[in-house]
Amino acid sequence: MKDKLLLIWKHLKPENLQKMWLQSKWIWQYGKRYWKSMVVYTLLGIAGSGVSLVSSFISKDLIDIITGHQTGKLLSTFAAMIGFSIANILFSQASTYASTFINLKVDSEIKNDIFAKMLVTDWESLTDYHTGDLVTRWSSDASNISSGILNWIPNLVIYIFRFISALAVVLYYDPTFALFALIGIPFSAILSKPLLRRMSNNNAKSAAMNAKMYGFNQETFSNIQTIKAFDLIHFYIERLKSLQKEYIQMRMDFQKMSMLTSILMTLIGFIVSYSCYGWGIYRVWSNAITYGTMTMFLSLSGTLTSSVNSLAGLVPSAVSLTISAGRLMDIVEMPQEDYSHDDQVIAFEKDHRAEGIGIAMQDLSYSYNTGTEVFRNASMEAYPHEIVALVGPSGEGKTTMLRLILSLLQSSGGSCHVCAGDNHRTQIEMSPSTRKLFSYVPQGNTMFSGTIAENMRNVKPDATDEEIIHALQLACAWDFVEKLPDGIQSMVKERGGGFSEGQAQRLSIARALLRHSPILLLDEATSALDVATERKVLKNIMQDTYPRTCIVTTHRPTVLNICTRVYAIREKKCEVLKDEEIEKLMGDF
Ligand SMILES: Nc1ncnc2c1ncn2[C@@H]1O[C@H](COP(=O)(O)OP(=O)(O)OP(=O)(O)O)[C@@H](O)[C@H]1O
Repeated sequence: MKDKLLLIWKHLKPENLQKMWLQSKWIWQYGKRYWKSMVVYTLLGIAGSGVSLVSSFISKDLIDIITGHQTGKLLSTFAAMIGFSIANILFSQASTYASTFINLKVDSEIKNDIFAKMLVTDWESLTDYHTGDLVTRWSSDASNISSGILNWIPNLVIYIFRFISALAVVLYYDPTFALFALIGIPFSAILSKPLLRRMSNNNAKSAAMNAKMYGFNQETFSNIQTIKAFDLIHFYIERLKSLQKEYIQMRMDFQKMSMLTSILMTLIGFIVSYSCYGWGIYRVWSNAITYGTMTMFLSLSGTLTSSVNSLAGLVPSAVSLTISAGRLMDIVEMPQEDYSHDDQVIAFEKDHRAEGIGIAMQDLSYSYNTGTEVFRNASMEAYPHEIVALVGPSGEGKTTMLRLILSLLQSSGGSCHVCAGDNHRTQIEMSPSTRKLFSYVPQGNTMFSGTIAENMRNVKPDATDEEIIHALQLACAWDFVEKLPDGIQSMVKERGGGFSEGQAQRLSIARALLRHSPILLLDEATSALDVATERKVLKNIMQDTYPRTCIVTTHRPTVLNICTRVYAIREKKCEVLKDEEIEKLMGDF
């Protein structure tokens, strides 16, 4: 006996149960907000079940009146039956309408909530996941949770109500009949166990597979140019085929199991209904019940069987829900960014905007989660009206420094501040809240689809056409925009399509300038420009009356002599380059 108990305990795996318990609690945190919707949904379902139960009674009376077993008014009973049948239809449609509305509303709310949580999740932790995986978790898993929250508990109540009410009526008229009607339960219970296990595996596999497919499609469509250039079309078509094959195999494996279960369930259903039918005929033949009662029994036996099957179906759906909850918890329970200093930063910007704001990084150290150490006791500073360059060989840490300045990454030692005032002594520690002081032009194309003006107004919705044109002029983009037939209303395709790399870079810089942030970060943002234009853009930026602090990372030393200070990243530190070193770099280029 002890061995058996141990075996069961091992099979249940306490850590799995504990995980499911935590996931259920997490779902409930969401679910309890929607208790009113759940009550409405439950009441509609119970009312529907009540109406169909009364319909069974009326139908019994009608048959008994026709067969002469009962006296009563045929027409009024017939009218009542029609009335209840119509009520049945109306209840079921009202319930479907209400549940569709509630479902859509709750689905949107939960998705909004999870979307917002994902966006404030620590950036480095989030980059461990493929974007395809993130989108699948956000769309499919969140939908699963929202429909589960709305349906699971109400359905549990509705099915139990349906089962108990039908059982009560059958027990009242004929307890033996109840025995026949419930004969299938133990068989269903035995069958549901392997199905449950399979279902749980299948859910996890299917979610992972969907994420893989989504990621593949997304990457393919956003890299069509590279695929064509490397003549990889055939290779990619084959890769899709192999993914689809894997997907079909997985679905068919599950389908086989479903088919087998469905055949067995149907056979059990046959046994139950024929047993009920036989017993009903026997009872009518022995004059124990009327034809009407027999018809009612048969209809109620269907209700009992379907309620039991539906109740059994709630178990796999609970498993699927907890799996989705687990996948979302992986994301939303990662460290979240702290925006608690927003008000302080807004006040700081208001006080110091006119004189300008700089940055001071002292003795900072940083290693990525992967263990790559990029900085050890590195220091750098940049102040208003300065243009500060960060140079260094590829992979030395220029972008990492900008990520640290933006608090996308947190340094493990040292201090990072934005500063203003006399001798830069008024300081605020850098945090996600200080990001609002920056405009960042990252590497690569960052334009969105839409008109040039729309792209510009993304960062400053109330910008006038004149302001947009001024920003374009500073970024040396007005020269080509002015020549376009539609000017600033010209369309930009996804990721800057329709413009050259250098033009798209200038549009991105113009957008950043339009925002009028105190600090501008340009990460190789002028790399596609010719040297003369690159110098002109940077000079324009600094000659602008706005007291901007500008930090640029660059591989090209051609602009270094217009920079206030040049830092070279060497041996995990930032070293200020002397004029001779800058001259030498420019000479060697
Ligand atoms: N998300 C990341 N996770 C782990 N390591 C990273 C990550 N991003 C960069 N690194 C590593 O950190 C180091 C610095 O990278 P970084 O991108 O800052 O260099 P960079 O100087 O900007 O290079 P480039 O000039 O080529 O843009 C490199 O060794 C790189 O492999």
